[in-house]
Amino acid sequence: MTTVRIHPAVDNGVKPGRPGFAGGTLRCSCTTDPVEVEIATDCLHNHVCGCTKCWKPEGAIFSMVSVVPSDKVTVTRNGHKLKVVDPSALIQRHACTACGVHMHGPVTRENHPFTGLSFIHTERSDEEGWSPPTFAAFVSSVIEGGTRPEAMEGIRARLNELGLPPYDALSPGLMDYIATFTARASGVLKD
Ligand SMILES: N[C@@H](CCC(=O)N[C@@H](CS)C(=O)NCC(=O)O)C(=O)O
Ligand SMILES: [Zn+2]
Ligand SMILES: [Zn+2]
Repeated sequence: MTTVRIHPAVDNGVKPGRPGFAGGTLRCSCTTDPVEVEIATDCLHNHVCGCTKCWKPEGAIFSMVSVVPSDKVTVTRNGHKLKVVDPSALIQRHACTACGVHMHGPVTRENHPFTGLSFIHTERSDEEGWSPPTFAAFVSSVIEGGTRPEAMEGIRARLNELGLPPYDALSPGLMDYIATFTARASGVLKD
């Protein structure tokens, strides 16, 4: 049986991060005038995502996507090539109009638990030491991207084997964080 391929960054095992890692430069895949984005910090949490909206390298079923505070993100080269994929989406995914790679995705919506955070793909950087993915989000969504439903059992088994517990939304910790924000906003939770 062939091994299920998830994403090139994890298919040979999830590499540990480097303590004290302080960020790096993301580069799109254009051979001329690549877009560059400097990230002045390690990512806060990294995961693989099966949704249809997150950018994936050729052949990958999952995206690898992480978040950083937006004030640590600076577009340093060829920012004129960037365009927001879907201005109505929560994550304002800025993609290179020439090669399609998503370079950064800030959340700017008012009163949202993720406001002030930006989604990035650390694999676009040559630096090693980024915090590794720790779970798999929106796993069932890979079916919407064209994966056969019969493949799901094998995909979930492989994710568990890699130490990336599969969830069909975000991880329980992040879902609790979002619900806590919502409960405070509505006044149900008072502290
Ligand atoms: N089943 C949908 C799920 C899309 C979705 O909700 N994606 C999550 C994970 S990235 C999200 O937070 N999306 C917000 C956005 O796309 O702005 C799909 O695959 O398109
Ligand atoms: Zn490009
Ligand atoms: Zn996603």
